[in-house]
Amino acid sequence: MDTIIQGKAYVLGKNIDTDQIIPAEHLVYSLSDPEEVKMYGKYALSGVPIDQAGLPEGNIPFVEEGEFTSPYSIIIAGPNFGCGSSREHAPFALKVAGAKAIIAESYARIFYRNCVDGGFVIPFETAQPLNKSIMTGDELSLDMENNTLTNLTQNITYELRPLGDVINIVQAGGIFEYARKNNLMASTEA
Ligand SMILES: CC(C)[C@@](O)(CC(=O)O)C(=O)O
Repeated sequence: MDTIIQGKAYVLGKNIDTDQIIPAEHLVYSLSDPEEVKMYGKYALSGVPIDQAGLPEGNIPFVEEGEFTSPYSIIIAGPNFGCGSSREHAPFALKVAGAKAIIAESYARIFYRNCVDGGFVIPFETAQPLNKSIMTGDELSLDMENNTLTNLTQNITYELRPLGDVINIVQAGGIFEYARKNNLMASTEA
């Protein structure tokens, strides 16, 4: 697995709940039909009030009207990201839209585990309120090996909290892949 994640920042505030990430009205699409799966990307973060979508300016949708994927691959947020419900559709929608990682001050526990176990997006933690200094559209480089985030646009580097034990699951691509790789469950291969 590549240990460097590079891409544009998409900045959000605090308490981003699962209904802002993927509104309940969009939980109707199949999770396996490729044509319907695309709709999760189209509506990812569509529940964020537009004036808080893409800080500091706001009014920057994560996915443009008519598009199915986002130009932003690293989400920067305040505390309590993913609060509200246990829907796995939330981290799944972010993955389908093209997000690779989230860097938040803290997470709702179920959302955090859904990110890791599903192999959807990698949830990093930061002790600093990065959403007060990083701007939507800044070019970022996240180094998983050294737990650093470099804002290439502003030429600043930040320390991130190490992923800890979950890094093995993340690097395996999710809990089932991890279990298979470690002979913890019967492989589906014949
Ligand atoms: C069942 C689902 C729609 C759920 O009610 C589940 C939950 O609340 O965790 C949700 O809002 O994600």
